[in-house]
Amino acid sequence: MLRVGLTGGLGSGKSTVARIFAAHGAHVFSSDAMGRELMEPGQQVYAAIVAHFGPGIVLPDGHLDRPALGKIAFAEGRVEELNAIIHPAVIERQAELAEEIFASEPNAVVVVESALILETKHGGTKHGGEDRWRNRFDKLVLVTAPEEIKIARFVARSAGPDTTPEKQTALEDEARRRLAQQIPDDQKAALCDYVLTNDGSLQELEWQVDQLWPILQTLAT
Ligand SMILES: CC(C)(COP(=O)(O)OP(=O)(O)OC[C@H]1O[C@@H](n2cnc3c(N)ncnc32)[C@H](O)[C@@H]1O)[C@@H](O)C(=O)NCCC(=O)NCCS
Ligand SMILES: Nc1ncnc2c1ncn2[C@@H]1O[C@H](COP(=O)(O)OP(=O)(O)OP(=O)(O)O)[C@@H](O)[C@H]1O
Repeated sequence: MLRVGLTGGLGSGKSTVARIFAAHGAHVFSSDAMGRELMEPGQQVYAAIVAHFGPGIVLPDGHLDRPALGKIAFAEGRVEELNAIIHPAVIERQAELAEEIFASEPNAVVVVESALILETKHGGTKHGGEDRWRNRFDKLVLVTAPEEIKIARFVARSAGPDTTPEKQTALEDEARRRLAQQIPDDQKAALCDYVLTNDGSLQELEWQVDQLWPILQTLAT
């Protein structure tokens, strides 16, 4: 078995890498997707968020208003309050699912994709130091890209067809606020086992993942 943490800043391309690993046969968990599921009405995490931030962040249809929460988190400096509710639940769920997979498939490679593996103050409770991720992962893979490319990818992904220069600027500001909550790539690279550079074509990225996959498979056996 091998527990791989796949990390990288906003827009670095880690979801793209995760998809390539999945195509090779890895079991991949997206922390963003799990966070979203746990934030659905009826979930404990949903209830805790509404209790903490108030009914103003609930849409008329009962779902959480993600842009409003994003504003509270990143523009009003309350992201750690949100992290403290969501991260423990996501990490616990990932541990449960990984255990199930390893029980039936001892040589499995489980990849957990998250922008915040090195940043989170939650999970890995055996010893709560700065390197708490070591309790959760055998290897860490980092996807890097220059900051301006990350921002451009975030804007391109988030901007709708009716975008205006003002909306583009607002999205760039949003990307910068989120990146400010993330550890810079050079510091992350020093802590990770493998670094994939995603500043070129998708084919170049795919080639790097294809090289890494057999190494991870060998480590899993
Ligand atoms: C604030 C929220 C509602 C905004 O939702 P939105 O749909 O706009 O963004 P989404 O969740 O798709 O995240 C997009 C990217 O933003 C960045 N980002 C998200 N949360 C954080 C955070 N807490 N700190 C730093 N960057 C973050 C990541 O690069 C992430 O991949 C949402 O991001 C959230 O609940 N964040 C806090 C919990 C969290 O850490 N989630 C991610 C992993 S569980
Ligand atoms: N090498 C590349 N060339 C062109 N587009 C790319 C490349 N890598 C990623 N992208 C695109 O950039 C966007 C961001 O990539 P992706 O979703 O994989 O990043 P991420 O690190 O998961 O981002 P986030 O943390 O914001 O969720 C996507 O639309 C993706 O298709």
